[in-house]
Amino acid sequence: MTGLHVRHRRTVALDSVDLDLGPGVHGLLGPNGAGKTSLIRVLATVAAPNGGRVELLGDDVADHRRRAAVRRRLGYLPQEFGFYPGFTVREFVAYMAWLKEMPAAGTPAAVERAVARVGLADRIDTKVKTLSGGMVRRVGIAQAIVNDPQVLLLDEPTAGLDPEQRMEFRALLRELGTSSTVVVSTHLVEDVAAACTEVTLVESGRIAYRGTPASLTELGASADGVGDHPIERGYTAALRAHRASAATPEGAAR
Ligand SMILES: Nc1ncnc2c1ncn2[C@@H]1O[C@H](COP(=O)(O)OP(=O)(O)OP(=O)(O)O)[C@@H](O)[C@H]1O
Repeated sequence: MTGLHVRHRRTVALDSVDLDLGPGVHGLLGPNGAGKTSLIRVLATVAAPNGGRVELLGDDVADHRRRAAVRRRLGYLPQEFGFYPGFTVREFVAYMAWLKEMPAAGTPAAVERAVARVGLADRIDTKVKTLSGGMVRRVGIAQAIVNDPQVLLLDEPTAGLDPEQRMEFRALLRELGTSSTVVVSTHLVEDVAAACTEVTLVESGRIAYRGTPASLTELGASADGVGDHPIERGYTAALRAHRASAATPEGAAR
């Protein structure tokens, strides 16, 4: 994406963002209100930017025919998602597969595979409304991966997952990142250290830092960040450096 600009009424959520994301697992970090959800929603083609250009899988998503083709190859887990209360896990994931225009013949097997990958095979015929919050989140991940997407966008996927599930989910992310471009927004810096190949830190609608989890950890060791873990210290150090540079006249003009 180039020159991406997103506004919500008078609030600037993203300000001239340029970002190029290739295969791998990209962790999107940043404080509350930084612009992470706004960025993911534009990438998921559920929100149109106010300015700039977004190309996904080689297609400009401003063109509605291209957008429809791209959507079949996308997986998206929104921060909050709705479901019909009477649906079982199988029915819900199959319904999402149908919305993504997956070939009907392959859908039942794809649904079972996606549900198994999130560890819910034994709950596949349970009604979604009777599941715990963490399990509903896993159903959300299952619907996002049911079409084996080439671009997978996950907005806070680990919120509500128990520690064991989070570890299993990290393994799933690493596996998915070998063949797809995965973008994960999270507040859990440890998830980024464990599962991501790259980190993008967003602050006040701008990119504050890009690098690998290892480079962010190194920054934490050499700079004056606060935090219990080296990567958390890197996160706070990168944020502070960005805020200090934005406070200079040259930084404010960028
Ligand atoms: N629908 C909306 N109407 C008005 N302002 C909005 C709306 N959605 C987002 N914003 C504002 O846009 C900015 C970016 O919000 P966004 O949700 O993208 O941040 P975020 O990084 O995902 O935050 P969080 O970590 O809290 O989920 C914030 O200032 C937010 O208040």
